Amino acid sequence: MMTLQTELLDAISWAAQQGWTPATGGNFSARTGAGYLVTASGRDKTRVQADDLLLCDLDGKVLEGSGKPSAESDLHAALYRMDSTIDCVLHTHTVASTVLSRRFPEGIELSGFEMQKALAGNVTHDATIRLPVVPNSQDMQELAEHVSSGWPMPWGFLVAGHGIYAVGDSIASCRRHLEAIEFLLACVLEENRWS
Ligand SMILES: CSCCC(=O)C(=O)COP(=O)(O)O
Ligand SMILES: [Zn+2]
Repeated sequence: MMTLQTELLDAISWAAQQGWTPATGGNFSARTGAGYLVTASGRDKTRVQADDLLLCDLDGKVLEGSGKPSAESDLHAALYRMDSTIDCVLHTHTVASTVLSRRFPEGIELSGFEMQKALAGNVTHDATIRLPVVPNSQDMQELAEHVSSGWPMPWGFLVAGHGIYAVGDSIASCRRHLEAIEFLLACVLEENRWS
């Protein structure tokens, strides 16, 4: 059986192999009994190993591991504090999420896509749902306030000009949300090229 650490490392390698973590972009975490495991800052996500993960408490304080936690670790901490059902947070930098979050700062409407059913709580393509977009900030407290004012966001959100934050109640469901969001955004980006 996979440990939480192995499962998180596997999810990071998978995301990196998709090309979703260019130039060390992206950060990744999973809740543990003591707090959460999170990637260290500035690491090449195509080569992560066990010592690239730090254990933090829910205030973002490092309990175990060396190096600095992700620059966005305090946002991960805020998400775990905000919603006890979140057990995993996966953040990527992709072209579709970066471009569309700048183009549609009020949120991205999705309608008629079968893939919407991969997002928890959706059972049909025949519905209009919205992926929230929050303004970017280098201040994680400010970013967390933007997110909390729009909560609940059951699959995650985009940060404008920055990327995707997917959430889930397990690493597997978070991976599914991340992959579905990225697929849906790629479709919207393609449609916008034709209109
Ligand atoms: C190199 S992209 C800018 C920082 C960022 O947005 C990111 O996701 C990676 O930061 P970290 O400190 O987690 O490596
Ligand atoms: Zn980032």
